[in-house]
Amino acid sequence: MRLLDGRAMAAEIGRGVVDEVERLAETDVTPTLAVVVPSADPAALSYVQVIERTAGKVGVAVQVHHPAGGPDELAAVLDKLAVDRAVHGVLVQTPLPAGRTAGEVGVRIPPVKDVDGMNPLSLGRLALGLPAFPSATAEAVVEILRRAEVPLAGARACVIGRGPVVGKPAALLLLAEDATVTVCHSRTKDLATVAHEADIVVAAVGQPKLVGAGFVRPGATVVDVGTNVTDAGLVGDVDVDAIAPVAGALTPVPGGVGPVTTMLLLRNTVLAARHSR
Ligand SMILES: Nc1nc(=O)c2c([nH]1)NC[C@@H]1CN(c3ccc(C(=O)N[C@@H](CCC(=O)O)C(=O)O)cc3)C=[N+]21
Repeated sequence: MRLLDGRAMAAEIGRGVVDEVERLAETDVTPTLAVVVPSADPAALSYVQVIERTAGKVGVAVQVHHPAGGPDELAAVLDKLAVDRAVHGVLVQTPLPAGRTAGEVGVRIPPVKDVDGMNPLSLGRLALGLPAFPSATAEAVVEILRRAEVPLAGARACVIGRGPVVGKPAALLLLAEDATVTVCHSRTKDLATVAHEADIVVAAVGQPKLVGAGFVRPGATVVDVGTNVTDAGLVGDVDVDAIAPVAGALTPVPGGVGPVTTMLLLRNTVLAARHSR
């Protein structure tokens, strides 16, 4: 089984990001990302640290906002960021406060600053093949497959998970690459059988070891998007020992989708900064 090295891919993407940041510096613009964290979720807090560390390396400025308490505070923070000319990109991390949907929150992020694709307009444009920022995670899934030269046109792709940040946009991006896409979720019958049909399995559920040997057709590529914080550290949704003898390739956790996601988020922020001029 081939391990797809997300850290190496992120480093390569990062070189292009640094070049762009230097070009913007000549016009006195520092690309700036606002990260809004409306929860104390461990995966969200770990992402904040990863973003700050990586942004520091490529020269993107980061502000972190922890809106207190209720949904009104979240809305107030977002409405300020929407009109703040010093802020080029806005990311609202899931999980959202109870009762809030990604759509309701996303409408408060202007599409030009929507570097993680949460505005319904961004997702709709993606569905129609119009230019828009996709979620960085969904973009990372396809970017990794492209860089690993996994054929996409005509390939059968099974996306497990239908959330607004990963499953849905990843399915749209794979469809745009002419894959035959099946989207599975908690109500899917015979999940393992459906996944076993696929050439590419994308796991975005949040359940350690969900994807076992029965899910993987021999030689298939498995993209593990899970970021589960456990006593054993960060683990994905894939039972690596079980699928290792069967799969053709796997993105490991850590070191797979995560680093590419972070770098694409920063690349989107730099693009947003460039377009703001
Ligand atoms: N709107 C939204 N978009 C997100 O993309 C989003 C979110 N909400 N909510 C929280 C989760 C979590 N998440 C991670 C991304 C990268 C790493 C990452 O790069 N992890 C490193 C390891 C870091 C370490 O070891 O501490 C790796 O996988 O190699 C982790 C977690 C994005 N999320």
